[in-house]
Amino acid sequence: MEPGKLRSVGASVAAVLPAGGSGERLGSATPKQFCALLGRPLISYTVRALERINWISDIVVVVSLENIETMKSIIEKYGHKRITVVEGGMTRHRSIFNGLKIFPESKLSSCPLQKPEVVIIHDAVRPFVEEDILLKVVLAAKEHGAAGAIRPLVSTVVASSADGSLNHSLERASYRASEMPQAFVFDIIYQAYHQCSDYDLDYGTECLHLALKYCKTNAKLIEGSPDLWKVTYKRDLYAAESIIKDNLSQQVCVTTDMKEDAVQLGFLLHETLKNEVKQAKGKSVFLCKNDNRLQNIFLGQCYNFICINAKKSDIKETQQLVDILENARISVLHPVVLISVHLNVSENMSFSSGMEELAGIKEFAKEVKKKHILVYGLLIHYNKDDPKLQETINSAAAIISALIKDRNPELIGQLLVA
Ligand SMILES: Nc1ccn([C@@H]2O[C@H](COP(=O)(O)OP(=O)(O)OP(=O)(O)O)[C@@H](O)[C@H]2O)c(=O)n1
Ligand SMILES: O=P(O)(O)OC[C@@H](O)[C@@H](O)[C@@H](O)CO
Repeated sequence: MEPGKLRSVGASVAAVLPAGGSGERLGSATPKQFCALLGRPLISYTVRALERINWISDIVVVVSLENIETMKSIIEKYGHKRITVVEGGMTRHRSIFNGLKIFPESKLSSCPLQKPEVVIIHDAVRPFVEEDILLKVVLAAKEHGAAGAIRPLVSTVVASSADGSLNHSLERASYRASEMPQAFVFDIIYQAYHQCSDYDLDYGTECLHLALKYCKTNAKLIEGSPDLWKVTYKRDLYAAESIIKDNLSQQVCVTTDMKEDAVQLGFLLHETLKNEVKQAKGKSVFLCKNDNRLQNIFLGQCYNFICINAKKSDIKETQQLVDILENARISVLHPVVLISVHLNVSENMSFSSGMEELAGIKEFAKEVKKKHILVYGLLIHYNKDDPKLQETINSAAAIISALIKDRNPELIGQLLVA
């Protein structure tokens, strides 16, 4: 948090996340906000996106009565903070109104929540929301009374006649899609909902419209990023999971003990992976010794570790790294990929020798998966004088990149060979 940002908001801010829908268009028995992405409910990603912003004082999640306990267990399991759960209504507007009602009108109320000056309203099924757009809509709402994110239309809007034929089409460039987040001076949106007709409560889809219709407030429209889209159909879940996997694969840490072969291989892998990730913007690769200093160097951002074990049949280094990762608790929110690299350094050592110990990686991986750490094995024939060594390193880097990108729990404990 840049020091100036907290001051620059200059108002108390809370958020209401409508999450009381049934997700009919997605076609799943589970409401889409509770569908899992990499094993974690979609709504947890959205809550996390807001709770990590420290100038948002309270987050009200509005869910249907039958999902209140589910929501409370998600809050507990993922350690979400500053969350209040409220029962939703039959429509999105009714759910949002219920969320706003939890804030007391009087400062003297015994309710632990304080009425905010500005309230953010953000669909719980829009997980990719960044601090900059939230700050923009909040500051704009402070100035104009209301503000909302918009995006260019992808398709042209047309109106049909009663017989289903085209009546007219709109000039696409003159219109925008209304997205989320939106923000309002609390009293404006609260009054709008109080004055709202039942028809608007039951059939309306636009909060900005309520502020205009009932409080004569013209919301400021703020261009948002492409990632603000709402998960509506099944394809949106696949897209969301793919974006999360891509975000998680941005940093890679190569760890090694200080034995010569391991250090040499670690360096070659590090250089090759760095070259490979140059095409994928923003990725970075680190090389470091596998020890307790790791906790301070990388954890909290890095979810991919390559642990080089100097001995072919020894997973001691990998076990030490698992302990470090477990103590740092970084796999609570996202699965961590840990690739246990083993060197087959001597040509005269038969391939099978030491394999029985390596077979233990399967059981080890099964145990460690319970801690949300996905362990894969990679055997590398390593001879520093081999003229084809770089080819082997390239093959190893390609396998590593594929494992990191896919994060497939079905492949844990498998031993791949570069
Ligand atoms: N009675 C409702 C209906 C919707 N929502 C929430 O409003 C957001 C956006 O609505 P939408 O995408 O329409 O969700 P659903 O109504 O669940 O989807 P569908 O229309 O496909 O059933 C979602 O987070 C949804 O959970 C809500 O809080 N209360
Ligand atoms: O209409 P739905 O319930 O699918 O989703 C609500 C959306 O309309 C809404 O989030 C944006 O258009 C901004 O108001």
